[in-house]
Amino acid sequence: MAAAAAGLASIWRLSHRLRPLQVISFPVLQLHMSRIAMGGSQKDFEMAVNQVKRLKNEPGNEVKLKLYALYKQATEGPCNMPKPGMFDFINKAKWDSWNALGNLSKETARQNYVELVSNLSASEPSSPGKPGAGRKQAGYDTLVVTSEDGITKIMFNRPTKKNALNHQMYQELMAALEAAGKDDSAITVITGNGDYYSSGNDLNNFTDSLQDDIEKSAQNAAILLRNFVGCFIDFPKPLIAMVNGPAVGIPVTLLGLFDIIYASDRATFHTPFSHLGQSPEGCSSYMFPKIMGSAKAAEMLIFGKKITAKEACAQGLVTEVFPDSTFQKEVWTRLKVYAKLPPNAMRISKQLIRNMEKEKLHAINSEECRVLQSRWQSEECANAVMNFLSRKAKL
Ligand SMILES: CCCC/C=C\CC(=O)SCCNC(=O)CCNC(=O)[C@H](O)C(C)(C)COP(=O)(O)OP(=O)(O)OC[C@H]1O[C@@H](n2cnc3c(N)ncnc32)[C@H](O)[C@@H]1OP(=O)(O)O
Repeated sequence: MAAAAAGLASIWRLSHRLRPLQVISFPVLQLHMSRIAMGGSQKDFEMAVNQVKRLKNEPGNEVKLKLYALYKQATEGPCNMPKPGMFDFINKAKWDSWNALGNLSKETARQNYVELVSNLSASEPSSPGKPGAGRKQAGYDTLVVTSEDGITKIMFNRPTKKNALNHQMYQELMAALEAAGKDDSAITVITGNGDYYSSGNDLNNFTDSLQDDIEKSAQNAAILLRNFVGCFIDFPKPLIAMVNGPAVGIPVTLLGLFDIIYASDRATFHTPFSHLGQSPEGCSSYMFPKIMGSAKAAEMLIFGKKITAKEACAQGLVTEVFPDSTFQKEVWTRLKVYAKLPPNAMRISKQLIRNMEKEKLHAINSEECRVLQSRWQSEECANAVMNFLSRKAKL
């Protein structure tokens, strides 16, 4: 697993083992990018190679493989590596991608590389100054955090990745919760941007964070997860989830630690831990049976049954379901009314409900992380992750 996963992580690095970054001022860069769109000189190519390193949006494995292939074709010509064995699927994916370019000339490969980078740059988020950016709190790349009408809203903001939680998003969520717990808002709302609420842990975390020692990587991930879930256990104010679309994995399990969950009728709830060779987290091994009874919880947590918003509501996981067409309007109208209630009374009531069990929840969280730490080192987990990353499996 370590070798295979490290191989995946290295696609990106291997294909861009290049000269140090050139410093380009913004106007020069703009001028350059418009030239890039037109041609593919060696200079444009070198600048595109540098530009790739500055992309803010992670382009995804398919695009990375394409960039890798075009880079190799542009610098070395047609694929000259021996075909890797069928189980060496990382190198095989790279080989396939490069080999697929056949006899494409170096010049055309350079030009295609430059064009691809130009397109990727064009879809990058624009800088401050965008309409509405004034209300946005600074310091978050993977979230949009806003505060108004007594409500702090934390929105997952990686819509092209179905709001999968990468390491940066875990860190930013912890920071946003810490700040929201202390700000002057009365309630905090978490929701997702785009068609998904969130597709859960970003499976690239398994390769991106790999160090030489897989045991150490699993240990670090367990510490991160324990701290992350701990922020939800300790959150001092009413915490509301607005589940705007499908939710997979950790964003589902965490719902047991929220106070209210409103869902669009498009939302689904899926915890496919066995499929992924993993086990429950977010205190769901305790909260789900408590909320929905052990039989329904087992169907979700052991057998990975995906349930609809309506089913989740019938089982007590969701507070109320709204038609997708009126979801935003109806929920925000209601939340604005709630946010006007006396904030201290709400905070104290929440704490009365939660404090009885806080210690127990922290113990459950620790135990779930301990078990997961070992699951992440299992062959079952490695196979599931590699199957997703090599495009062989989706949930
Ligand atoms: C600190 C560690 C904590 C660990 C705890 C948590 C456990 C979990 O959360 S388990 C759940 C993990 N999630 C998954 O396994 C979901 C995997 N994703 C999918 O199966 C599908 O993407 C999904 C069914 C969600 C959506 O399918 P589609 O509608 O067909 O969309 P795409 O697959 O094309 O997705 C678009 C784009 O997003 C990337 N993506 C989506 N989800 C993830 C993810 N979880 N991790 C990484 N990347 C994800 C997907 O690869 C596509 O990317 P590009 O190909 O680059 O466009």
